[in-house]
Amino acid sequence: MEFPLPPREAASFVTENSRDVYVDPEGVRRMAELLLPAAAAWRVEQWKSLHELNPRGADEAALNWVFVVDTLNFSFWAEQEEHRCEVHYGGRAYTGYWALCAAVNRALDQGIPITSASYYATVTLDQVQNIFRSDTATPMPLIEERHWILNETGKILLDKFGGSFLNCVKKCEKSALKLMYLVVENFPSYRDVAVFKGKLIAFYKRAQILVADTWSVLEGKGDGCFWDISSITIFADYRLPQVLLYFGALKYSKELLKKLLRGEMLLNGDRQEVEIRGCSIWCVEMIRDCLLELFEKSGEKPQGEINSVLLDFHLWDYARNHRNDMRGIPFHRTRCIYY
Ligand SMILES: Nc1nc2c(c(CN[C@H]3C=C[C@H](O)[C@@H]3O)cn2[C@@H]2O[C@H](COP(=O)(O)O)[C@@H](O)[C@H]2O)c(=O)[nH]1
Repeated sequence: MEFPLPPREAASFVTENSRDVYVDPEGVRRMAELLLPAAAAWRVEQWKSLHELNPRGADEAALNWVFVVDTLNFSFWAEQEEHRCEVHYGGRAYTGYWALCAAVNRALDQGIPITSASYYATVTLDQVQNIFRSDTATPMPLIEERHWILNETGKILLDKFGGSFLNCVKKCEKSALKLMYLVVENFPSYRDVAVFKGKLIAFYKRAQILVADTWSVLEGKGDGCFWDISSITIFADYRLPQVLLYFGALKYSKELLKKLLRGEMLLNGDRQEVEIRGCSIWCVEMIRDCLLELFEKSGEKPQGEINSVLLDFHLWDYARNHRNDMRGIPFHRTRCIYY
C-alpha cells in the first residue's frame, strides 16, 4: 500500500496546489503578533486544569479516559445551532466536544466503566445510546458509528495492548510520531487520509490530538516526555479553520464562502474540504515560525514551548470562548468519523 504523505508535508503540498483556500502571509504575521504576549506564558502543565471535565490524574486511568474520548472525538456540529445535543452534568449544560466528555464522566459517576476496553469492546448500541444520551431532543450525531468504533477499538486494545492505552504509550519510547503511527497502524478508525491531486495524504487529526492529549495529561513528564512533540501539527477539525478565517490568516474564494454560508455540506475527501484542512495546518505552521522569529527578535524567552500543539489548544479554546464574535464566519460542515 502507498505510504501517505505525513501531515506536515501533506499540508505544504495542499497549500501549494490549493484553488479555493489561501494562506495570507500578512494575516499570519498579524496573528503571530496578537498571540505573542499569551504565547510567552504557555506551558503544557497548565492545559488540563483549564478544563473542569479533563481527568485530574496523570495515571493509567487518565490515559484510558483520554483514549476513549479521542476515539470518539469527532463531528459534534448540529444541523441547526439552536437545536443542539446537550449533556447536563455537575449543574452545567455542555455542548459539542464537551458534551462527549460530560457524558463519559456522567457514565463513570453512575458506575458504568466506559473507559475500560473490556467494557466498550462489547458494549451494545442500546448502552451507547444511553451513555451518550442528550438532555435535549437532539441526539449526539453519528451514534451508530460511535458504537461500532468503540467495539472495534476496544477489541484491538484488549487483543494487542492488554486493554490499556498506557501500554501503547510505553511502546513508543517517548516519541510522539511513533505513538501517532502506532495508533493509525493498529486502530483503523484513526486513519484520516485523503487523495489530493492523485497523491495519498494524511492529516491524522484524531491520532495527533490523542498524542497531544497524552502529552497534556502527563504534563510532558515521564512516559509523556515526547522529545519530538514539535513534529505534531494542529488537529485539522472544523473549528480551527473557522478561527483562522476569522483572524484573516486564512482566506476562502468567494465561491467557497458562498457555499459555506449557505450551509452546504462538504464530503470528507472533497477537494475543497482537503484544501481547508491542509491550508489550516500549514497556516499554523507559519504562525508558529513567525512567533519563534518574534521571540528571537524580542530576546524574550518563552516560559514553555512554542509548538503547534499549544497553538492549537489556545486557538481552539479561543474559538470556543468567542462563539458570538465569530458569528457569521462559517465553519465547514462535513459529517465523518475523522474530526
Ligand atoms: N483542533 C482542535 N480540535 C478539537 C480540540 C478539541 C478539544 N480538545 C482539547 C480541549 C481540552 C483539552 O485540552 C483537549 O486537548 C476538540 N476538537 C474538535 O473540535 C470539534 C468540536 O468543536 P465544538 O463543536 O465547538 O465542540 C470536533 O471536530 C472535535 O474533534 C482541540 O483542542 N483542538
